[in-house]
Amino acid sequence: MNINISSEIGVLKGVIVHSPGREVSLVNPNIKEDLLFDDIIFENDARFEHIDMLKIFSAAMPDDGEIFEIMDMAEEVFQSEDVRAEFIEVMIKELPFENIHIIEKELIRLEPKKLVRFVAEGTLEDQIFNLHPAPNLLFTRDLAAVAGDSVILSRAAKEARAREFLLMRTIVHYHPLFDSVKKKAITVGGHQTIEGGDVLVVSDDIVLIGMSERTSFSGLMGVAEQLLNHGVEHVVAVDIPKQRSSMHLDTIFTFADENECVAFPPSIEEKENNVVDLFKNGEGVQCRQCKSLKQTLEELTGKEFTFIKCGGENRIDQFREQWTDGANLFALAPGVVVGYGRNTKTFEALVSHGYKHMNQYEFIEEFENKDLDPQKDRKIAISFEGHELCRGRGGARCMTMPVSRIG
Ligand SMILES: NC(=O)NCCC[C@H](N)C(=O)O
Repeated sequence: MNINISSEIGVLKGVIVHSPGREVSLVNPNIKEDLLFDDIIFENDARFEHIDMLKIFSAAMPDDGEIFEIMDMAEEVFQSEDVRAEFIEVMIKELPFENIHIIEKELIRLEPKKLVRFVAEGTLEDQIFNLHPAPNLLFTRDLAAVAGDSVILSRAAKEARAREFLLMRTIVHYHPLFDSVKKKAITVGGHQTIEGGDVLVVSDDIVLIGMSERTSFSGLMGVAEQLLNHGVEHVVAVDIPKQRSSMHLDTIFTFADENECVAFPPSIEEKENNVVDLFKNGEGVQCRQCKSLKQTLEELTGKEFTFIKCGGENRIDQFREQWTDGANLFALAPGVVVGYGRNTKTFEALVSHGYKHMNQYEFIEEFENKDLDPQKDRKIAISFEGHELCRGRGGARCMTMPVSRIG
């Protein structure tokens, strides 16, 4: 598969996901906040909801499209004893507060599948030694981001997610899927952080990066410089509130079509001077202060943009639906988006902008045995049920890490 993402909305061809497993059942209510969950979630229903979401993807994706499960990819790379040993060494070194060295010998002896389960669940059979589970593995989006034919390796801002990020790093380094891009992977170091939910690819030339609770200023600048050296012309830095409810740019802003986005008004349209355009000037990087995200996108692309309101016109609905990931839509093709059905006002807003609302069953029935035609089948907003998933504080975009899109 050709690793390439040239837009947020091109026809989806390859995507990495993780259907929630036992790790979510290991979240103890006393530490749920530390694990970045707002509630405990019921594993069985969460898994069914996730699998239902994947059925929508399969119906929409071309015949040669592929959905990759991150646990399977990890198991594949862990077939190599050297890779397993390196991963264990990296965990010990990079997560000193976890004291993993105590069980180094046991970890080395684990077969690949069990090592993957250790990463997700944090426990070893017959051992008292316990790490916290990694329930956020579900949100594969944040672990890395493909922009053009570059892959950005995230660096977690929160300890609770550090193990997942190391797993993705190993997958990118050793899984054949990433063979063409691994050598020029973009990384950050030291105390810099960047998470994939803050990276939105507008085109081959333009990438948006949120400066958020999770992506630091220096992480953003470090990645921007490398992207600009890899052929991107503009990195647009978007300063967003540093808070739990909108921890990444994609919790308040996503693309539905080439020039149509869903935005949470209080943090996007109603903000001014929160955007900086970064571009190359000779060997250095120059920056230009911009008035708003809409104006910047219009200037850089030469197209007019429509921002559809997450939650519609009513203030309370805007806040409620942003909290339940109304703005976190995931595009399967230009103008074909998927999101949680509970965000009814956001779906109404999409309908008022010409989208046809289909629920998951209607969409699957129509497209299961028929190819989605990106020229004809446009402006479809698909809803699915995600009442359990939503408690993890992420939506459809957060649960997907696309690696290949057509266009
Ligand atoms: N891109 C995203 O916004 N991802 C959602 C991450 C939710 C997860 N519970 C976290 O706080 O990291």
